[in-house]
Amino acid sequence: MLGAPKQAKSGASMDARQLKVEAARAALAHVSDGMRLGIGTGSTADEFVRLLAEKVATGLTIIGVPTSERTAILCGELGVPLSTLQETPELDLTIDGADEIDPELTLIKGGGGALLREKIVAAASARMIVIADRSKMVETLGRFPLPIEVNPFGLRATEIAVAAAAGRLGLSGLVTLRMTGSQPFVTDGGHFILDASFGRIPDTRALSNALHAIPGVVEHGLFIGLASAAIIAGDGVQTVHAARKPGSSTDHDVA
Ligand SMILES: O=C(CO)[C@H](O)[C@H](O)COP(=O)(O)O
Repeated sequence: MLGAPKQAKSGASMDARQLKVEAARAALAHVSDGMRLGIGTGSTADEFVRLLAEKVATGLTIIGVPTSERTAILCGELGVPLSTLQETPELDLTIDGADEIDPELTLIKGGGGALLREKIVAAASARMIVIADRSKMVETLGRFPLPIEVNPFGLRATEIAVAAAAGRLGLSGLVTLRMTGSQPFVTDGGHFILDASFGRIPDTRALSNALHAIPGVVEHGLFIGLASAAIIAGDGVQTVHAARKPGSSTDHDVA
């Protein structure tokens, strides 16, 4: 169940980048002095970093933990103070983008290839706020191919196991190795990514559990039970809250 969306601003049509900026700006209102902040990856998260840097320059004191090398570089360039998750293992809030968001705030992430660190950082945070433009909202996840981070060792065996696990759940579709030019894309953790075009995923938890059971799968891009709110920019900015019972499980729990 969802909390009632709040209409915070009536909107004229804004271009795609402007929508990302609007969502990022609204998220900044949740950041306060002294916070330990997880900082996401992607073009929407980049807009958040730019706005955050302006606040830092005028006196906001936060410490950020970046979810990727890319985000760490941008933060470094703009003067956002950083720590590591090793030094700062408990975070107050993570702000990150997403590729898809369903009404329960289950997400597909990993379009930018940072899903493993993004999930580790989100799981270490008391709250996660997702920022996105309205094109990311879907009734059922799966229009966007699901990124699955895998160990390069035994890649073909893992691809076969992923397809078989999906098939047992009635899912099928192309599973392709993400490439950068002629070479496999390599994540910050030194892994590869499979993009799985399964289409509509009616039972995200079942798929999550099935993928976690495959030894070559390092992590997948389904974020279940991690986002506490989504700030969605479209015709205005809406905040959607996840109504979740305390202690309810995330995708790291076994069903
Ligand atoms: O999960 C991600 C990176 O791994 C991004 O948050 C996701 O791909 C959305 O990116 P963008 O804001 O550029 O649309």
